[in-house]
Amino acid sequence: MAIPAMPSGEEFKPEAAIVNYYGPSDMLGGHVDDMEADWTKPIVSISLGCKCIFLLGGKTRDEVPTAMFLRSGDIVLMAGEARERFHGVPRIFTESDQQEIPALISQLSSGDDVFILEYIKNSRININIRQVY
Ligand SMILES: O=C(O)CCC(=O)C(=O)O
Ligand SMILES: [Fe+2]
Repeated sequence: MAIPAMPSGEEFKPEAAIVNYYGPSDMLGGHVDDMEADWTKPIVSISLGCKCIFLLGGKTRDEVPTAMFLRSGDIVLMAGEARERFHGVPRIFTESDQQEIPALISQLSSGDDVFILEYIKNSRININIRQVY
């Protein structure tokens, strides 16, 4: 059975969105998002553009993380215990890695979309939405 994203009867207030841009050699080191007042509220995290590796670790840096791919359109819900776990993005896969680009080309092939396509072939954008207070 799926575990609820937050205590029942409570409301999620989406108060802030962080936009992370990753170029070909960018990464995000392991961290826990600890600035929010109420960790029972989830973080909703949207991936666009190039595929990346996402590492989800434990509550200390000593635990070996689980590696997963995040692709364009994927949404990660960091909720419950996951809010306390270290996570990070060690690398993205760009056009030169020959990964996932055909899927992006088929979605972005008309008119001005070509400019977006040229940009996104070498970029990953992550938008994560969170309740701060
Ligand atoms: O880029 C991602 O998928 C993760 C971003 C993240 O963990 C953060 O902004 O706190
Ligand atoms: Fe994070």
